[in-house]
Amino acid sequence: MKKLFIIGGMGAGKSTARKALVEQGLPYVDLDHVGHEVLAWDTVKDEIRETFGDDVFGEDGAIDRKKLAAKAFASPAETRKLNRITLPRIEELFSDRIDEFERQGNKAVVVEQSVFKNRQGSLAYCADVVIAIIAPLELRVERAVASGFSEVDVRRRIARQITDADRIEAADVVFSNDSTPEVLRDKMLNWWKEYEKTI
Ligand SMILES: CC(C)(COP(=O)(O)OP(=O)(O)OC[C@H]1O[C@@H](n2cnc3c(N)ncnc32)[C@H](O)[C@@H]1O)[C@@H](O)C(=O)NCCC(=O)NCCS
Ligand SMILES: Nc1ncnc2c1ncn2[C@@H]1O[C@H](COP(=O)(O)OP(=O)(O)OP(=O)(O)O)[C@@H](O)[C@H]1O
Repeated sequence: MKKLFIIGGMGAGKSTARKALVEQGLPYVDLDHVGHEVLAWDTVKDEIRETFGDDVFGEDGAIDRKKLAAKAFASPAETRKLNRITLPRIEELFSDRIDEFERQGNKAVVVEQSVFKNRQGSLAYCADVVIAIIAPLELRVERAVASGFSEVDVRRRIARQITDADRIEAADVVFSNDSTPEVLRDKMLNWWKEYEKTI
């Protein structure tokens, strides 16, 4: 089963690109969503409480993601603390999801990874194809703000991520999302039409 990773900075258009392939019948894993799932694990909640305090929890006892983001993206050191807690668990759940898709006999799966560091990293080592979605920084900030994040929060998160130059270096395929979502969709579909013939 081919693992097609879609990487890109915040607001670049990864989800938009992923949807084009999912429309073609491919299953997918969004690692941001997997990250949300592990935040409900008791072990993760305990470590988050120890590291970031009681005030990142809501009245219902669940982690308040907005409050956690305000603390965890305040400095690179704080982000590293968050990643140390979440990434090993994300990897575990990701591995289970991939095994399940493989058992079902899928020929390919799409993996949307926002926090991509390099291809040797624990999550992306198994990628058959890495597709980078790139877009100018200000456009990305504008889109992420329009989708509901504050500008300060978006700029902090982007500052904790690798650059588009790094993504281009790591990727097999690069698509620029500086036009409309429909243009990006067409680029993805044209690529898939050709790639599908090879698998
Ligand atoms: C801090 C949390 C609670 C904020 O939740 P929230 O709902 O506000 O954001 P969401 O998870 O939807 O992420 C939105 C975007 O933020 C950026 N982002 C998220 N986590 C990180 C991180 N650790 N480093 C840099 N950018 C990040 C990405 O661009 C992502 O697409 C959450 O992002 C989290 O637990 N992050 C750590 C787990 C992780 O690394 N997830 C990504 C796996 S690839
Ligand atoms: N070409 C485009 N023109 C205008 N808006 C766009 C374009 N591409 C994506 N968007 C919008 O910008 C926002 C971010 O796009 P998308 O969710 O696909 O990016 P992402 O890389 O998955 O972001 P995140 O890192 O926040 O998960 C969405 O609201 C989306 O509808």
